[in-house]
Amino acid sequence: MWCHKLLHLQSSLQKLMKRGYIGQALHLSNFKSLFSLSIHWCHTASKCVNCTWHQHEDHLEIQYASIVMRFDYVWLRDHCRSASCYNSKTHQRSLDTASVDLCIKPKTIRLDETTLFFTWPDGHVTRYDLDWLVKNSYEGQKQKVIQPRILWNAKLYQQAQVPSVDFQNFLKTNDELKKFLQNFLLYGIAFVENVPPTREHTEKLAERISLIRETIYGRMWYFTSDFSRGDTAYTKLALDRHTDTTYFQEPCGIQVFHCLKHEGTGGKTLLVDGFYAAQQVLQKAPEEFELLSKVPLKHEYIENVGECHNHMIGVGPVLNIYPWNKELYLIRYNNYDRAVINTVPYDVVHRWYIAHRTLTTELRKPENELWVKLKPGKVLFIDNWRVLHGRESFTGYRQLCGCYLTRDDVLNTARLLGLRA
Ligand SMILES: C[N+](C)(C)CCCC[C@H](N)C(=O)O
Ligand SMILES: O=C(O)CCC(=O)C(=O)O
Ligand SMILES: [Fe+2]
Repeated sequence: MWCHKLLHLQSSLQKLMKRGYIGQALHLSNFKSLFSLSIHWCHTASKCVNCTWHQHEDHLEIQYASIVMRFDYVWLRDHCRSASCYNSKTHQRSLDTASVDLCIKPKTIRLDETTLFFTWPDGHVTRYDLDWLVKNSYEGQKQKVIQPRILWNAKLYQQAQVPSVDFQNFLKTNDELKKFLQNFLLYGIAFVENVPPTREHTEKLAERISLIRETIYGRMWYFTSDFSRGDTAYTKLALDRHTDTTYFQEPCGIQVFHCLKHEGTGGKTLLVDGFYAAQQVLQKAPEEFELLSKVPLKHEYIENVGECHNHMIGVGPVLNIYPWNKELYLIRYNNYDRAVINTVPYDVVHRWYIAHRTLTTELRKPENELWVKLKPGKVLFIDNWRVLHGRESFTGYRQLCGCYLTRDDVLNTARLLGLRA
């Protein structure tokens, strides 16, 4: 029994040393105190109706309801919600984290109903409600998605019969704005109808949701096939599916399109749910999904036309996922603007091309393509972090206006309306 404990203690110490928590010069006296504490802790386990905890050398293990959570001791001290450590009005930390001993451990732990009380060596008391811990633990977060979504192909989207919202209602009522944002968050696209076909009304509409993100293309842009800028968008050519501004370190979050005029043929808009396609890749070839989420790529925009001189570079993988729950949050896909690949060796490059081909095959499946003809009055919002857009070639005079929105501010509006975002 003792022998077993000692071995356990030794390996824990080694772990701590490896992680740099214990300095190289570990004096015998320190060792002794750590030794005695650890032995004591291994025997400390308290029980209540449905909560058990166990003090390990380097973390606290709590079992509550059906979840096992592990907390670092510094974390437990750092997140103290007491009045001297945390301002509950501003939700800001007052505690100076750097003043916390990295080897800190609670002197005592006590449970009262559903509140855990920690007394620290200096006498300070921290209390946590068990449900707060569940909600805020890594183990709790790992099982949750940040953004619930409905992934779609053309048929699924059409069957969902997502209603468009009306411009006047949208401006007047928060309910309508909320309905719009809910659909936008779920599907990554949304339409507003009966918008007067002017740049001013489009701007007003955009400002109801968010701050407009000004870029090298201006605040509100207004474009025809006049070659005024050094990009194929300003031609009559077809454009394959892509996301915009992949060459920004943070690609624009939302794109707004309003076709103000089109006298001619063609010019339909193509929409493809990039997350649906990525999901297919994950199911069919998980290692390819992983590669697409790991290999960093550069995208670049070089422009020297008239007065416009720009050179933009953005770096990031095609698929961006949250590491703790593997949730996809951003797809960066633009074969036109992808720059030279020089961030990985040749063998990885080849595997990347295979993975890129698998994704492209999914993105190009006709059943995944949603085609819409934009008409004056009908404004389209696209989640540029999720849904790819493209267009058919066209003839005649076609005038499009629109803007980009700041993603943070769209999500801000959504959260203020009570939506999960
Ligand atoms: C929308 N607007 C016409 C302003 C810009 C077009 C940018 C096109 C660029 N190739 C990209 O994908 O980022
Ligand atoms: O002309 C269109 O419909 C869209 C062109 C495009 O991809 C863009 O402006 O980002
Ligand atoms: Fe585009």
